[in-house]
Amino acid sequence: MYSLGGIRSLPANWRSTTASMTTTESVRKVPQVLTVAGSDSGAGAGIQADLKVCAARGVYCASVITAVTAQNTRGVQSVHLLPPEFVSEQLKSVLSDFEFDVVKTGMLPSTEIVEVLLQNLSEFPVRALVVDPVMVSTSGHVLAGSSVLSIFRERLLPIADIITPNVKEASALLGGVKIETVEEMRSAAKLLHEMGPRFVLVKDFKTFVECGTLLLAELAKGSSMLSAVKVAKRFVDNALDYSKDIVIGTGKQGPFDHFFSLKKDPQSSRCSIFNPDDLFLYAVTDSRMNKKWNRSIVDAVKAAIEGGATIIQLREKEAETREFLEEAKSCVGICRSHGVCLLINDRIDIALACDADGVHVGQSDMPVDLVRSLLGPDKIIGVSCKTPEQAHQAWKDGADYIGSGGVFPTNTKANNRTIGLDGLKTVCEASQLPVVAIGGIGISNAVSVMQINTPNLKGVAVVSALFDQECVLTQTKKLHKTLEESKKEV
Ligand SMILES: Cc1ncc(COP(=O)(O)OP(=O)(O)O)c(N)n1
Ligand SMILES: Cc1nc(C(=O)O)sc1CCOP(=O)(O)O
Ligand SMILES: [Mg+2]
Repeated sequence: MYSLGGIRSLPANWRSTTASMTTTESVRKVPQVLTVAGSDSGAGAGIQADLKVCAARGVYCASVITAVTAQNTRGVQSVHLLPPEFVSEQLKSVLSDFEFDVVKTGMLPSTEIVEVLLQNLSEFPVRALVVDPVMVSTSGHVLAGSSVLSIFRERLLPIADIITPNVKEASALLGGVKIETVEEMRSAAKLLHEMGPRFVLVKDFKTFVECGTLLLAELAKGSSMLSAVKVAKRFVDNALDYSKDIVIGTGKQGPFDHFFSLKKDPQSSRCSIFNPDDLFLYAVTDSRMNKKWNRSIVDAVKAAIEGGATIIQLREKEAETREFLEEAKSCVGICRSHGVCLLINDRIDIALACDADGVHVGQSDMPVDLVRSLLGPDKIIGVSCKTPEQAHQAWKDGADYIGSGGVFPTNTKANNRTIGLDGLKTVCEASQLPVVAIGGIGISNAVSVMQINTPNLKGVAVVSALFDQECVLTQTKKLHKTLEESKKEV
């Protein structure tokens, strides 16, 4: 949950001053961040988590330690505060040397430590400040007492670009107000926003652990605040999902695996990076429609993402290979910066050449097992299925999801057999893979599709209802809203 506004944009020509180059070679741009936080001996939170997340997201992370905790998966056993003078020495050391894109604060356990932080930030102004007002550990241990509340409210929050309190911390900052419902979280965010930070993200305990760290890494790479929040949420969801079966420690607070995306899924020897919920609003582009409305593929993709599309497929049946490749590369960049997956229809060569996140193939395209061997374990593969048998084969061949339709008659694909809502339901019930419905779906009938209400049906894939339209942004927003409302009804 966040309030709206814009983060200071970083200068386009910034570069690391630490890399000293004596030749005319170009200097490689490495996003750099600083975390000012406590050490967690269990390595699930604090400095250790920040270092791991930044490494996983390709960002250089320096660290200033404010406190050392004896902590494991069962809880926090003891806390040792570092002398404020020594925290100050660490801050001066790194702030005088590096050019940080973003500084994030975590555990600031005493007023004196907050004072030295503020003093150093005034001497070495930073480009963006993320404040995670850590006060209570996930296990419930108090990490910063109420003595820090007034300096947080009066001096730290007003200079933050974003603050990311959990519900307990938000409540403490607001003098103990009750925050239990989403509506109460929204009101709390608004009240905290009035204290001066440019954005407020109030986290619940389940879905937004580690969010502040992740924002740090994405903002350092130049993402907008909203994109950074979306990427953070996707990363956390995937990491939690990956970590649910692994055992670390004996307590309830098993740390999640920050390096999940580098690991193999033992079930399938593939990386488990695909999130089936991404199929919710699947925008499939069409070259004829883009031409008709005189827009580029890139503009079509940008508008769809802005409108709320959760995954994109480039289905450009008539595009010239070279031109298509260049456009696909641009689209990959746009999609990555928004944390949205991009798939290519039919063209495995284009998908490989532009490093897309995956492909969608049909029953008469290249067989899925061969596609898998060409693309490797990490890429997403979708396959069109009209029957339970095809769905079963898709699963055996290593696909990640199936597209099932045509649910309704369509003009977009010639001679396409319509399977209807009953056919869709039959495929969904038989499928071992998540399903996205396709064919003739738009704002007027999307609810009837989602109402078949089988757990495997994750969303709708749409071409003409988004792209054979004057304004892709408006239509995508409308469809997104319709789908969100249908979720509540189901
Ligand atoms: C999400 C999704 N589902 C089905 C299709 C159709 O793929 P295919 O059967 O290969 O037909 P073409 O799109 O290639 O004409 C799809 N593209 N996307
Ligand atoms: C590309 C495609 N595949 C289908 C299938 O049934 O597998 S139907 C279809 C066209 C979907 O376009 P629209 O949203 O404009 O109806
Ligand atoms: Mg195809």
